[in-house]
Amino acid sequence: MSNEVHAVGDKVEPGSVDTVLESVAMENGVAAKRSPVKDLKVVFVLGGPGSGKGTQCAKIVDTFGFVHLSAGDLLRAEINSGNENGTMIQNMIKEGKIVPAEVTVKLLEKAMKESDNDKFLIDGFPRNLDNRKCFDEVTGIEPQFILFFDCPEDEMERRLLGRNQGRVDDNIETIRKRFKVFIDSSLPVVGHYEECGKVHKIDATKTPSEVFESIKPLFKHFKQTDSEIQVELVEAIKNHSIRSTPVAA
Ligand SMILES: Nc1ncnc2c1ncn2[C@@H]1O[C@H](COP(=O)(O)OP(=O)(O)OP(=O)(O)O)[C@@H](O)[C@H]1O
Ligand SMILES: Nc1ccn([C@H]2C[C@H](O)[C@@H](COP(=O)(O)O)O2)c(=O)n1
Repeated sequence: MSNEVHAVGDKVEPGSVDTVLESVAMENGVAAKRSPVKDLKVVFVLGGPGSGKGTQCAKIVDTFGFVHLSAGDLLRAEINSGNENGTMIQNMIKEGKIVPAEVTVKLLEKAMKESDNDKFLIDGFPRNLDNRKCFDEVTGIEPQFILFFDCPEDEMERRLLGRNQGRVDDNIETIRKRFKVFIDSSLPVVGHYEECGKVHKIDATKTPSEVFESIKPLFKHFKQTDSEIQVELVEAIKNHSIRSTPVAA
């Protein structure tokens, strides 16, 4: 991650993560230390409900050092936090509907802003064209590519009914609504990115390990080389953020 330091007042894109960081910095009377927005690497992870997005994201995080941001998890956390939007979000999720883009984008932007990482897997987003437009307007971030998990409905239904995580939307009535929303609202987003040549379609019907094997080549490019890791360590030591501790004999 770049540690470029910007003085308050440097030119930044309006409405971007940079702007938010800048204002936080100004509130605290310090110059913001952050990467320019264009340096953030974002991969959108799409696919029907139960296609295995979360399962694969966990593997990508472990192997390639991304931060996993699940839009659904962020919305569920918002319900549990008791914030003002909680009831509205809960009702929409129960109905399998898509929460207004401004709400979800705000949560994603906050999570990216609070992270030290610069590589994000954004899972279950953009769920519709409005999500996509709002994210673009607020952050200005163009995704590296889109990982699209392709899975037939009967297999997704079987997986969701067996998930057993106590989710209010993993019941047959809501699952059917979610499938319809996926076809009507989410597939057009995949279509948009297909036109841009950014979609990697993955056969999600195989075992989790086999699916991961087919994804790996797409992420090799993001793996830090040993020399990059060394440079970061030297920088960290120089900045006194890591202290050398004598090893006990
Ligand atoms: N390749 C696979 N084969 C069989 N079962 C799988 C596979 N991948 C995931 N599962 C199981 O299917 C269920 C749904 O997986 P997961 O939560 O990863 O899907 P998801 O796409 O993130 O779903 P949602 O969009 O509803 O959050 C889980 O119980 C998971 O263990
Ligand atoms: N961009 C998003 C993502 C999710 N939601 C809502 C509606 C979904 O049915 C629910 C669960 O999401 P999942 O965990 O299955 O990805 O959360 C939304 O409104 N907008």
